[in-house]
Amino acid sequence: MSNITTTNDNIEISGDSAIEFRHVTKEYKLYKNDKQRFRAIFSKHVKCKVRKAVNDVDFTIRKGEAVALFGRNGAGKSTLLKMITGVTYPTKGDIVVDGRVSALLELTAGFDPEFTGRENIYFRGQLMGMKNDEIAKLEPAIVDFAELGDYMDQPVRTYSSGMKARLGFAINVNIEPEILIVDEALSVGDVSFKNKCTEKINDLVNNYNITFLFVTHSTKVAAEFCHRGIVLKKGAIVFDGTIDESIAYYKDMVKTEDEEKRRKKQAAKEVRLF
Ligand SMILES: Nc1ncnc2c1ncn2[C@@H]1O[C@H](COP(=O)(O)OP(=O)(O)OP(=O)(O)O)[C@@H](O)[C@H]1O
Repeated sequence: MSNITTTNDNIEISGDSAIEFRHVTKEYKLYKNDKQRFRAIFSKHVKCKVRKAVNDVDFTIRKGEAVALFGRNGAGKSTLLKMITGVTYPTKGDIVVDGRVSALLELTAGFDPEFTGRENIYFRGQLMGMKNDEIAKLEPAIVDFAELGDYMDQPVRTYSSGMKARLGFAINVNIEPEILIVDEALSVGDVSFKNKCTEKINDLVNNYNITFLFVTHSTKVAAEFCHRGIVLKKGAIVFDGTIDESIAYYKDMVKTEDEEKRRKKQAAKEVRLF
């Protein structure tokens, strides 16, 4: 078990769980300026606003589940994923992760722009704790999947965003992950590459029992991979159920919020007129 992000080292994870969140809260401090931020390093008494990006979130994802995270901009989806991968830490609560995590959070994350695509395969693999001979065994499959041709031996800084997505995807899906985390990256790339990624992820989920966690604004894409959906609103879970139920809930939530916003705008306009 890899206890990636937890504020309590004694916490236990049940055998069939891949990810457990127990009352997890993540707060960000918003300072007025850099001077205030700097002073806060030395003093606890510097006042600032606090934003709860994730608020008392509690859930379990079992091994082999494919789960979509829905929520509007700023709902806390990326923060939640970053805590699973250990990029950021919870302010309160516990997170336990059991399995090798492969995460595609930002297209450029984990690449050195000066290294070639091939060198970056090794760079990423090493960052994930793999040995060079292990990476060498996977290299042909990664190169084949990425379909970058001669660009595989060119520096990544010369890649388009779609090419970076291909390389990132090729690495992440071919390094035999136990938990695969993808944040929106599927929205980049052409249709045939997207189809290839869809097939590969479905293969990993259906035949290799990996756990898949997916963040997207596209309910259609989510429905292609996931059987469960969790809806976040202002950092809190407001719905957790089957993919169809969660999509219906999310769409309804968005519609209601948009109508409310329109109504308020209209009311403000009318007040100004009279
Ligand atoms: N490093 C940070 N410092 C301060 N606030 C942050 C930081 N990172 C995120 N936030 C805030 O936390 C909240 C949640 O952000 P997050 O990026 O997790 O949302 P999201 O659901 O992934 O949004 P999107 O769909 O736009 O990517 C937002 O209000 C955001 O402004």
